[in-house]
Parts: sequence; C-alpha cells; structure tokens
Amino acid sequence: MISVLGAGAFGTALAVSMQRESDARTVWLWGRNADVMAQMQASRETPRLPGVSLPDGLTCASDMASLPAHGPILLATPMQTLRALLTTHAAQLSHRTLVICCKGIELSSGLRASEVLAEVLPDATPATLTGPSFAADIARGLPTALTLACGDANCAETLQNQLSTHSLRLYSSTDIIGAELGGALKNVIAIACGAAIGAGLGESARAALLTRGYAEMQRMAAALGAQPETLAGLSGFGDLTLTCTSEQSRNYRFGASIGRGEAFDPAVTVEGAATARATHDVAKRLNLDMPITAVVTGLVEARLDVATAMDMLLSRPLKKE
Ligand SMILES: NC(=O)C1=CN([C@@H]2O[C@H](COP(=O)(O)OP(=O)(O)OC[C@H]3O[C@@H](n4cnc5c(N)ncnc54)[C@H](OP(=O)(O)O)[C@@H]3O)[C@@H](O)[C@H]2O)C=CC1
Ligand SMILES: O=C(CO)COP(=O)(O)O
Repeated sequence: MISVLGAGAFGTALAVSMQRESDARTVWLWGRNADVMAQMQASRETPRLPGVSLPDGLTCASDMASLPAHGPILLATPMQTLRALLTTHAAQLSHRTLVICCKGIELSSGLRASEVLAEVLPDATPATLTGPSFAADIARGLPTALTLACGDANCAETLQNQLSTHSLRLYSSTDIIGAELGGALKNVIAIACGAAIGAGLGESARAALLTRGYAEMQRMAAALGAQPETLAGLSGFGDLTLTCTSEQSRNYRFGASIGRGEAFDPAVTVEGAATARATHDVAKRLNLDMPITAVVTGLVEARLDVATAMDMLLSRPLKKE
C-alpha cells in the first residue's frame, strides 16, 4: 500500500502514476479539504490536472484516521506547510517511512525538510523523492527519472522498487542532504533565469545565471556535507536545467513576471520565493558567497528591480572560474 498526503498537482500526479501502472499496488491519496476529496473520489478527476482520469483503485480521502497501516507515506504538500502537517498528524506518522516530495528550505528555521521531520518525528524514517519532473508529465505517463534518497541503503533500494513505475524511473541514493539541497536551491536560480528572460536580457544571460547559480548550489551543498556527485545528478543539475528553461515551471514564470513588471497570482505555489530568503540567511550565517541568491531575495522582497540586480552581479570584481 502506498499513501500520499497532499492532493495538489504533484501528490495527485504521483498517486495516479503509481496506481495506474501497477495492478499490485493500491494507492491512498489524502487531502485536507473533505469536499474536494469527495468530489475527486466521485468524479475521478481534479482541476489540478486537467484531462487526467484518476484510475480505479486510487482512493481519495480526507480522513486521516483511515490512513493505511502499512507501506511508505509520500509527503507532497508545500515546504512551508510541512512542519504543521507533521505536527498535526504526529500520532499517525511517527514510526513510519516518510518520503518527502516537497522542495525547499524552511523559512523560520533554515532547515531542510528531513531536518524538520527529524525534529518533529524523530522515530520516523525519512527519505526524499526529488528530481526533474512536472506533475502534468508524470500524470500523463510521460517518461521521467527521479532520485530516491534515504540514509539507509537497503531502505533506499526497497523504496526504489516500491515506488518506480514503467514511466517513472527512480535512481537510489544515500545522500539526502545533496538531494534535498539540489531540489530546493534550483528553484531560486529558476526565479533569476525567469527574471532575466522576462526583462529581455537574453538567452546568454540566462545561461550565465544557470551556470553561476549551479556554482552557488555546489558551494552551499559542499558546506553542508552533500556529496558533489549528487549535485551533478537528477536532483541537482537535472532539475536545475528543467526548471530554468521551461515555461511550465511556476518558479520560472514567477521570475519572468518580475522581469516584465507584472503581478503574479499569490495562490500559485512558488517554493523558490521563501527558499531564496531562507538560503540567503543560511549563506550569511556560513559566510558563503551566493550573489545570485542574494539578488533573488532582493527581487522577491521587492527591494530590487531586475536592472539593479543585474548591475550588482555585473559589477562584482572579476575572478577565476
Ligand atoms: N507540481 C509539480 O510539477 C511539482 C511539484 N513538486 C513539489 O511538490 C510540492 C507540492 O507542490 P504542488 O503539488 O505542485 O502544489 P499545489 O499548489 O498544486 O498543491 C499544494 C497542495 O498542498 C495542500 N496544502 C497546502 N497547505 C497544506 C496544509 N497545511 N496541510 C495540508 N495540505 C496542505 C493544498 O491544499 P488546498 O488545495 O486545500 O490548498 C494543495 O492540495 C512542492 O514542494 C513542489 O515544489 C515537485 C516536483 C514537481
Ligand atoms: O520542481 C519542479 C520540476 O522538477 C516543478 O517546478 P515548479 O515548482 O517551478 O513548477
């Protein structure tokens, strides 16, 4: 049995993919809104994934008391809601294997998701599922490759086998730190790339931001104990590439709206906004040079405009690559 908490675009897409491509599995999808979940259970569709049918066998529920007693639990609500989710449902979630699917750094603490989990539920087993994937692609059964990281190699392999489908190919890793940081920090760089394109600064500027942004990601990951090869993999370089180059990305589109000077719908999940601010704080604490993250924080907080931000980056002293 696989359980998924969070019936937004990503949680639902994972549930659909895992149920549709295996008769042997049964997937249970939980969302906090009883009316929405009853509607999904009855209609077999959701406005979060237009055109996608929820397969038979997928149960949509809002009552945590009916959480299946066995099997991994995927956590697919946004990063800044993770602590509240874990705290509210601590009784049902402690001692379970919890697979974190959100991407970000907690703003109030500067912690990664698995660190938040360890604080709230020290007896649970944390794992992370992350990498380049749009919910709409997964839900349509398009080919996708992700990283499944868990500190225990046997657990990582078990989860890899439990959660992979024919189209959703999971690679295992024991480097949770690297996997989480890749997924969190790439969203900040995607905002920068979107802003550059939105402001008409050109593809070359985007390539420069993507590459120098990757250098910042590697710098922070090394300081926090990640393995360099993890950053070069699906959860780092892979997801950075996807998010910085696709209009499908909400972080990229948010940046593009800043670049064009347009408003952006505040109801849309944009993980990189809070994560930029959290990362900027952590970088200052660790004395790490992260200039792109610093200017993205200024853009998000509306302290900077794109022209000033780019000028700040271009006027830095010349240095070795
Ligand atoms: N969408 C994508 O392509 C991908 C997303 N992700 C990651 O997945 C995470 C979720 O994103 P996504 O599904 O797209 O976001 P959505 O905005 O589509 O959905 C968020 C979901 O979380 C629910 N939620 C919000 N706060 C709480 C809370 N306090 N308790 C319980 N449920 C809550 C919302 O419920 P309600 O509707 O009631 O507000 C909604 O169902 C993010 O970290 C994102 O980076 C990762 C890879 C791909
Ligand atoms: O994480 C994602 C792709 O891997 C989804 O990106 P956005 O959250 O920017 O839409």
